[in-house]
Amino acid sequence: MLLPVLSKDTVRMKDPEGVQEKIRLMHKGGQQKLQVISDFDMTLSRFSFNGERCPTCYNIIDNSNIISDECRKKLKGLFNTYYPHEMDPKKSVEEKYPLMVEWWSRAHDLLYEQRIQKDRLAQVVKESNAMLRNGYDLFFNSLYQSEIPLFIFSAGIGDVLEEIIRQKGVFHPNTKVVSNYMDFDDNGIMKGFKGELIHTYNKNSSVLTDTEYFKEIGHRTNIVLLGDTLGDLTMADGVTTVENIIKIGFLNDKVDELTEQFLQSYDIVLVRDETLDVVNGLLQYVTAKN
Ligand SMILES: Nc1ccn([C@@H]2O[C@H](COP(=O)(O)O)[C@@H](O)[C@H]2O)c(=O)n1
Repeated sequence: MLLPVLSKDTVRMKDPEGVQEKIRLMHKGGQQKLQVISDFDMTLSRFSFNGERCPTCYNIIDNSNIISDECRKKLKGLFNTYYPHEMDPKKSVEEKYPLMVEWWSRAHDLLYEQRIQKDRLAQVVKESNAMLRNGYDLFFNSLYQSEIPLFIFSAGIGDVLEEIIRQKGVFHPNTKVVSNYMDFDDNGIMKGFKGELIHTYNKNSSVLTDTEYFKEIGHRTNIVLLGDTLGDLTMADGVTTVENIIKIGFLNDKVDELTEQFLQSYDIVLVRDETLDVVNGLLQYVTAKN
């Protein structure tokens, strides 16, 4: 085994030899050819801690005092209605897609009515239970030190996720985020969301407006992709040339029902693993000098 960390009991692979070969080729390419593309909620952030679910970017706002109790109740109602559809192993992406548009649009309309103040977001994040996966500091810091670009493609809220990463002291210049960003008026009051809505199942080139980014790093043809849903599998669509791609999927919820689909789609599946150990082990091996 090239990577001892792949023996961890949370690791599942459909084709371990194929994965070893991809790792070998990526190691050969080294850090110059590598880029990382990652989802945020429940991938870089934790799914649970001490048996309790950790919040998504949206939940951080839902749980905060910058929205009214009535709005909170409605947003939680939306979560309870639509999250089971998002994760439903029996529904196709085509069936889920319109439901996700409905969920995000209804949540955005509710948030818009709350006249959220930009300058209160930092405090909301500070008071939240947001947690990054164990090993996040090594992940962000070593990518930065090795000058490897990190592209975070999130259907969460960009302002919130940036604030989480910033407050942890690991938001470095090698990180580019594409997400739903709040739009504020001249008085710092939220007046909607910018650009095209990003939800779980349209994380592909259809919502990537800044195509320059992938052109500029076009020589980085080896990709490590990190996700937690089947919707995250298309996040590398914008990459011009792909030589090798290793897809790592965090399987947090509905483990029994989703294991087979995850194994068919992700090279490495991490079952209820709240750490970035495997990702860090892989990155360290790939970037180690030949
Ligand atoms: N109103 C909403 C809408 C979505 N969510 C969850 O946020 C996750 C955001 O997506 P990532 O791309 O960062 O994984 C998504 O999976 C939804 O479950 C929410 O909590 N509230």
